[in-house]
Amino acid sequence: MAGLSLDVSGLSVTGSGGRVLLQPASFQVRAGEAVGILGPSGAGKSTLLYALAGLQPKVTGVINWGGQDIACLSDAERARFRRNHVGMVFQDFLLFEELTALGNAALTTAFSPRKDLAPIRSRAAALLERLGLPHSKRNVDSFSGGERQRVAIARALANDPDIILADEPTASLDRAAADRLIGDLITLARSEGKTLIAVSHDRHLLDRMDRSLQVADGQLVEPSHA
Ligand SMILES: Nc1ncnc2c1ncn2[C@@H]1O[C@H](COP(=O)(O)OP(=O)(O)OP(=O)(O)O)[C@@H](O)[C@H]1O
Repeated sequence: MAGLSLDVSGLSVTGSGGRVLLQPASFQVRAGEAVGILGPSGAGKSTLLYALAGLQPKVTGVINWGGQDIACLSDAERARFRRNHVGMVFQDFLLFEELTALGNAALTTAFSPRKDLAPIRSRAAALLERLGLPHSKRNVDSFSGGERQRVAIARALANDPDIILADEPTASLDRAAADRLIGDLITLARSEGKTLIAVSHDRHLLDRMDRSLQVADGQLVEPSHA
């Protein structure tokens, strides 16, 4: 699947106790564009990313992905949207330790209502191979940080999503592993025309994106062009 465009208008997010986590923000992302989100710690970057995934409970405004405003969907409809269109790469991987790389990368098959799950499994296996992870019966609990992160990327892409949302994908990696990961992620996203939005502090990653959005103190500030 190719990427989806994004049109965000007046998006704000409230947290527990009514605290405003994100002031009304408006911006657009073209289908297939690679956009970074940067800003100081605690600024609201992950809050924004999770809102774009439909994972923030208290949002107002419009989050229009390819013509569909997910902010006004029910929880079940949003979950279906995510299943069909979004691949998430979480900061702390969220892998299942007792599963192999393939078990994790093809995890979506465990939740998919689709009857024909073989294509997802074979795409997951092909992605792992492309990402240089040897076919292994080892569980991921013995994998290095870089290997775990590559499994997380294969999992995010296994269902052939239109959109990849990544939260600090290089945070726990050393420079060499981070650079390899950045290359893998961006090459995969670009070669398949997917829309990629990644929160990061990593200048090397942000420099490879088409442009970046900056968040400061719960506000989207003037976008900076990379
Ligand atoms: N549900 C919530 N209720 C109240 N406050 C929250 C909630 N979720 C996050 N916060 C607070 O909102 C602020 C922004 O959090 P967020 O995780 O978006 O920051 P960030 O820019 O991604 O930071 P970092 O770079 O450190 O990961 C933080 O002060 C955080 O503690």
